[in-house]
Amino acid sequence: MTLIPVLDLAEEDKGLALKLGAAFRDIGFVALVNHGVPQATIDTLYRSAHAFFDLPPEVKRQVARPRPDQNRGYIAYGEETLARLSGRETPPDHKEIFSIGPFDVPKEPYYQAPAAYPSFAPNLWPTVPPTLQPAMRAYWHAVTALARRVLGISALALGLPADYFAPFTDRHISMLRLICYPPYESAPVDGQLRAGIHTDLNMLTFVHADSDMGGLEVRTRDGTWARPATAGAYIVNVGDILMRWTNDLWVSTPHRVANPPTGWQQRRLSVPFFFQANYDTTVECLPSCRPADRRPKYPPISVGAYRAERFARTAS
Ligand SMILES: O=C(O)CCC(=O)C(=O)O
Ligand SMILES: [Fe+2]
Repeated sequence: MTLIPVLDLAEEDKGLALKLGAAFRDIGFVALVNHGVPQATIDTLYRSAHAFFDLPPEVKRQVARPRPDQNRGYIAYGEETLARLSGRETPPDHKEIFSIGPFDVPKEPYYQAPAAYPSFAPNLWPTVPPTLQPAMRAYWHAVTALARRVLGISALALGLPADYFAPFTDRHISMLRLICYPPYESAPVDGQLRAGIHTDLNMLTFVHADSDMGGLEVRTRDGTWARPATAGAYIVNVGDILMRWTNDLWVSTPHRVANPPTGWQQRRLSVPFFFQANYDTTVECLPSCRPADRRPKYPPISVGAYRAERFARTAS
C-alpha cells in the first residue's frame, strides 16, 4: 500500500481532483510527477545552492536574516527549532537555510502599508555565487505556475470553480527556502533531528529534495512514519491555513526530517516553496465545507493576523 498517493499531472485536472481531494482528506500529502517544472531550472538551483552553502560562515552571514520575524536571508545552524511551533522544546534542527519572499513588487501602498509587514520585507541577495539570484527567481516563477495549477485542482476537489482561489492569491506572500542538512560531525544529541516534528503554517507546500537519505517523514493517522520518495517528484502538503479554510476537512499533517544513518557523509538539499495566500485574505470556512447543522469550527481571520498570532506564540 502506498501511503502517499502519487499523482500524474499529465492527466486531466477533473480526474486528478478526485484523487487529490481523497489524499488531502486522508493524509494531507501527495507526490506529483510530470509536474512541469523544467529539470534544468531545478538543477541550476541545486548547483547554486551547493555553491552558497559551501561558502565560509562569515561570508554567508553577510546576508544574515535581519530580524527574527523576517524570513529573509541566511539563517545559520542553531537558529531554528521547528518543534517549537507546536510547543515542544528540542535541540535545534540540524540545518542551515537561505530564504526569500516575493520580489519585484510594485511600489504601491498595498505592499508598503504596516499590515504588509513582514510579508514584503526586502530580500537579501548574496553576490556569491552570482548564479544564485537568477536561479531562485527562475525557480520561483516555475514553482508558482505549478502551485497555481494545483490550486485549481484543489478548488475542483472542494466542489468550487477552478479559479476560486485566484483573487485570494494574486498577491501571494509565499516563501522559497533553500535548506542544507549537513552531515553530522558527531552523533546527534538526544532529541535532535534534521528538522523537528511540525506542521506548516501556510496554505500548500511544494517540496523538492535531492536525496531521501535522512529525508522527509510523514506521520500517518495510526502514528507510524511514512517516507515519501521525493526523488524527482514534488511532495505537496496541506498547511494549517488551508486546513482551517476547509474546516478541518483537509489535514495539515505533522512531518519531520529524519537523521541519516550513522556515518552518512552527504548533505541533503531541499527547496521547499511555502505557498501562502494574500496577507489580507479572510480565511473563513469555504462554502462547500460548511457543516449543515453546525457552525464552522473557527471564526474568520486574515492570513496576516493568523501569522502574527502563531509567530507570537512561538517566538518567546
Ligand atoms: O526538507 C524537507 O524535506 C521538508 C522540510 C520541511 O518540512 C519544512 O521546512 O517545513
Ligand atoms: Fe514542513
